Amino acid sequence: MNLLVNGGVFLLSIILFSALEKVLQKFWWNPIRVQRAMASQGVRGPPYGFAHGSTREIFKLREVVARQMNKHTVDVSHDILPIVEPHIYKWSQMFGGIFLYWYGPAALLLISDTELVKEVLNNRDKTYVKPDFPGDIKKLLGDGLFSTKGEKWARQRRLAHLAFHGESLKCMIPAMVDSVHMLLKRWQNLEAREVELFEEFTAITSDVISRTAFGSSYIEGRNMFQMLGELTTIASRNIFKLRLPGVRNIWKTSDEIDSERLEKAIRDVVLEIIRKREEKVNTGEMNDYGNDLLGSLLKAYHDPDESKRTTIDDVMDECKTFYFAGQETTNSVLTWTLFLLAIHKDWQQEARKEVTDVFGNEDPNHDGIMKLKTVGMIINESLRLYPPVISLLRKVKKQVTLGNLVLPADIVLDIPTLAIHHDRRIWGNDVHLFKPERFSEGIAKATNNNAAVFLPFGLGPRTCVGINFATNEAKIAIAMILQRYSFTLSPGYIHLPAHILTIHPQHGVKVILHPLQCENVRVQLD
Ligand code: HEM
Repeated sequence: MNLLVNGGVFLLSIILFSALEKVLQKFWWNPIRVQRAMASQGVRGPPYGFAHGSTREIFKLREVVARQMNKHTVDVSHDILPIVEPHIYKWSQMFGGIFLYWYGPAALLLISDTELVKEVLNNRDKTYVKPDFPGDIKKLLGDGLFSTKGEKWARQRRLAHLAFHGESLKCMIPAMVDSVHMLLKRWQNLEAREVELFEEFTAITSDVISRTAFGSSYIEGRNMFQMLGELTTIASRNIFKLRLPGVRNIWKTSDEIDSERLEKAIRDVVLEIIRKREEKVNTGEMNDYGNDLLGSLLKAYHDPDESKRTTIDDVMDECKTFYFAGQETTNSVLTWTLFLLAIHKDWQQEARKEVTDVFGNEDPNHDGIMKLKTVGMIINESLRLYPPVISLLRKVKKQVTLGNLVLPADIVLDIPTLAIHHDRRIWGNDVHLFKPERFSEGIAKATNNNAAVFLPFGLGPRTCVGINFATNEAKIAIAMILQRYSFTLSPGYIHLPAHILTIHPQHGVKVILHPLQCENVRVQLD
C-alpha cells in the first residue's frame, strides 16, 4: 500500500516538475536567452518582465496619453506617432531604429531600416512567415487569407485575385456608386448640420464589401457588422492584457465570455449567407455560385476534385477576413482623407475642380476614375500620415542572418509602417505636414524608388489583395461627395487618433456639410 502511495506521489512530482520546467522554459529561460543573444549583437530594448514582457509598460503609456488628450481640445497636428504608439515613439528615441521588446514571452524585434524591411517583406522562401495572431484577433480574421500560410494561402490568394481584379473589379463600380448614393440621400436631411464621418462611412464601406464580395445587401449583413465592430473593440481593449495559459479554461472575464458569444453568432450569420446562396443555386434562381468572392469560395467548396476542395470553415474564415479587411481599412482612409480636406480648403477646391472637369455632374465611371490624379495624390498623402494598418508582422521560421544580425527562430519582426511614414530622415523636415504634391510625379518619385518607405498596403507577396478595390471605392466616394458638398471641420473637434486595430478617430470626425448649388445633381439624387 505504502509502495503504491509513494509511487503515486513520485509520479505526481515528476508531472509537476515537468510542467514547472515547461513554464519556466517559456516564461523565463527562452526570453532571457533571446535577450542575451540580441544584446551580444548590440540590440537593446526595454527589459523583459516575467510573463507580461513589455505589455504593462505599453498599457500604462497608452493610458497616460489617453488621459492627457481627453482633458482638452487639442490642436490638430499630424505628428501622431507619440499619440498612437507611445511605446514605439519612446523606445525608438531611447534605443534607435532596431530594438527588442516583448509581447508576453514572445520577442518582438522592431526594424525600421528600410533595406532590411525590403529583404523581409519580399522574401518568398518562407523564412519570414505571418505570425500566429493572439486569440481575439484570430476570432476576427479566422484562418483566412490575411493570416493563413503555405499551400492554403496560395490557393485562397488565387481565388481572391480572381474576384478583386480586372473585369471583376470594373463590374463592381456601379455597386460602389449605388452605395454612395444611399449615403448622400441620407445626408440630404443633415445639410448644414454636423455629421460624424466614421459612423457614416461604416454604412457605405460595409454595404460595398457586402454587395461586391457576397452579393448580399447591407441590411442582411448589418447584424454581422455590429458584432464584428463589438469584437474589434473587445480585441483592441485586451490586446496588451495578457493572461497565463490555462487560466481562461478555469475563469473567463466578461470580455472573454462576450467575445465567445459574438464569435458563435457571427458564425451563424455567415452560415446563413452561405446557405441562401446555395439555395439559390439549388432552386435554379442562379445558374452557378457566381463570380464574386463568395461564388469562387463556394465553387472551391463543391470542387469535384477532393484534393482541391475547401472546407466550410475555410469559406467562413474567408468571409470574416474580407468583411473585416475590406471594411475597417477603407473606412479609416475615407474618414482621414475627408478630415484632411476639411482643414485644407485649398486641396478641397483643387480636388473638386478635377472631379468636375472629369465627371461634371455625372456619376463616376471606370475611365474617369483612372484620370483622378489630384484625388489620388491626396489619398496617398492621407495614407502616409494616417495609414490604417500601422505595422506589419513577420515571424522568423528558423535561425537566419538579416543584415548584420543573426536572428533566432520564432522571433517576430515588427515593421513599423506608421513610424516609417513619420520619419523625418526619410520624408524631410516637413514630414508632419499635409503635402499631397509629394506624390505629384507618382509613388516611385515620392519615395525615391524605395518601396519600403511607403507601406500602406504592405509589400511583396503578401501585399494587400484589395488595393485597387479600396482605391476605387475611396475615389468614387470622395468624388461624389465633392460634387455635392463643401465641408468644414466642426469647431468642437478633438484630435485623438487611436489604434483600434486600424487608426480610428477616438472622438469621431465631425464635419459640417454645406450643399453646393447644383440642381442637376439634386435631380439625380431624388
Ligand atoms: C485603404 C484600404 C486598405 C488598406 C490600407 C489595406 C492594407 C493592407 C495591408 C498593409 C496588408 C498587408 C498585411 C501584411 O503584409 O501583413 C493587407 C493585406 C490584405 N488586405 Fe488590405 N487594405 C485595404 C483594403 C482592403 C480591401 C478593400 C480588401 C478586400 C476587398 C483587403 C483585403 C486584404 C487581404 C485579404 C489581405 C491579405 C493578403 C495576403 O496575405 O495575401 N484590403 N491590406
